[in-house]
Amino acid sequence: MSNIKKKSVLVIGGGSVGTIAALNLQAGGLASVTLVLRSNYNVVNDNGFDIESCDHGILKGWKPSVVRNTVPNLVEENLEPYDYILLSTKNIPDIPPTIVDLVKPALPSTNTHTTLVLIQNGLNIEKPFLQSHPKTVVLSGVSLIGSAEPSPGKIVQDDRDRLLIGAFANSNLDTTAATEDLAREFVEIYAKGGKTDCVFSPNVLHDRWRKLVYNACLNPICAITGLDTGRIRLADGALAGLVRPAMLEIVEAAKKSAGVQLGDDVVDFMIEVDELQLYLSPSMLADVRKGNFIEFENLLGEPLREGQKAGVAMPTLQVLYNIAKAVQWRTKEQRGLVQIPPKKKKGE
Ligand SMILES: NC(=O)C1=CN([C@@H]2O[C@H](COP(=O)(O)OP(=O)(O)OC[C@H]3O[C@@H](n4cnc5c(N)ncnc54)[C@H](OP(=O)(O)O)[C@@H]3O)[C@@H](O)[C@H]2O)C=CC1
Ligand SMILES: CC(C)(CO)C(=O)C(=O)O
Repeated sequence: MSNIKKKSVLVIGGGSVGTIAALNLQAGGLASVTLVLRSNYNVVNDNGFDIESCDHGILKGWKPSVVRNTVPNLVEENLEPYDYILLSTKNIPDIPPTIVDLVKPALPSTNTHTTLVLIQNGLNIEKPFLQSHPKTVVLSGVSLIGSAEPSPGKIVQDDRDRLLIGAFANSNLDTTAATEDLAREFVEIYAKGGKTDCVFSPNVLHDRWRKLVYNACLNPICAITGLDTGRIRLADGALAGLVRPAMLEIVEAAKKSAGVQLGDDVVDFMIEVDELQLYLSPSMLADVRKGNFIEFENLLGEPLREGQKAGVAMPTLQVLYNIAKAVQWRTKEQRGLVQIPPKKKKGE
């Protein structure tokens, strides 16, 4: 596959992860990247990104081939279909637009040409596309990067980009060999620049459940308590009372619902994966601090539902889920998405 020509790649979501993905794709010279931006569009269109990256160094004014502030409409703009569409927005099915609606103008439901790549956390994220785009190859991107956008257009990547790419199972497609070839081709394009550790991984379910040991537990626990991953390890009783029980529930849910054996050491590994004194904030904590909606349904709700369906007792995850749902409601109220009855004075 070394003779591949430049591929057209549409990246939707130019935030912490999507910008570094666009940078890797463009750096290898095998892709021409169009990056769809939203709140940072004006800043980036005028001045480019200001990037501080442990993989790429310091880049001022960086831009991919094209930046735009709308998802391209293939029909109205008379555009050729992209070879790849990479989705790196937050994935929040409870807040419109859903990612299926977001991508629709660039991906007709009958598509067979474009390969969709989801570099997003969580479980069952491919399921809506199996319904809406049955013949589209959907690839899984499990990212272990640590990246943030502290202000619009400024990207700080302080942990290496490690990316596992595989193909989601899709019984509507004839062979898994062909979808795996596309996954391997994407890895080649993404890794070509030599500044990332991007590899093909055949066991998507295993990769996703393993990452959930972190994301279903530390993300909501840190987001709810306001403590980063260093402080949560120091906080009185938080590891024994919250983090460990939650992680053990995910390990059991992975085994019972998906047959995924994660091994006994995964809990300690995930607790210690971030060096304590880096005081890293998981993306859900960063979102709460910014007043953004949180990805609690895919990171927490889906593994909880799968585990409970398989008969696993998940009391810690259930409480975390209910609190996360209330946090989401708080943001909905702040954004005017829910109306509440007016406050009364006592006796009125
Ligand atoms: N950050 C990290 O270190 C890691 C994140 N992940 C996962 O990667 C995925 C992306 O996360 P991350 O990069 O951190 O998220 P960010 O919030 O940093 O970036 C998401 C970007 O998508 C944009 N976006 C959202 N909705 C739309 C829309 N409708 N149209 C156009 N643009 C849109 C956002 O714009 P706007 O600013 O306007 O909201 C933002 O620029 C998530 O699933 C996350 O869980 C995985 C590993 C590590
Ligand atoms: C754990 C981390 C930082 C990626 O490695 C992540 O997935 C997140 O912050 O949501």
